Amino acid sequence: MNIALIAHDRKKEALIQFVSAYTPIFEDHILFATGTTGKKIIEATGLPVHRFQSGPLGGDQQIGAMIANNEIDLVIFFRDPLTAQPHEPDVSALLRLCDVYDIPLASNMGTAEVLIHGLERGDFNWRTLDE
Ligand SMILES: O=C(CO)COP(=O)(O)O
Repeated sequence: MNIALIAHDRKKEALIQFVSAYTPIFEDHILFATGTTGKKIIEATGLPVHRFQSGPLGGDQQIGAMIANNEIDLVIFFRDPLTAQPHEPDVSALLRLCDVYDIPLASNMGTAEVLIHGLERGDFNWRTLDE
């Protein structure tokens, strides 16, 4: 599966802890991330991560384009609901595309826990059915 990992600044530590805790699961998949999130995940876990631009510089849109091209199977995006983002339209567009294409999306740790166990169990294998 192709997995997108994104976190706003005040959520990055939580995402790093999450990815570190589930490294044995994530290492069986192909990881993509916005710029700074990806850099921090690589530093903390050593996992290979394809990095895009930083979010405010277009990274959310690049991941959105992958979703539109059916190239992302799962999105884990720890958003900061308490801080205004200069690129809020890009954030909304990315979330919208997840809904347009029925891509599983976790926007917080609680949902991410459910999704990661579902991923491990094969719950998302339907994503590969028409390949
Ligand atoms: O802003 C982001 C998502 O909207 C994340 O971008 P960075 O990973 O570059 O901090």
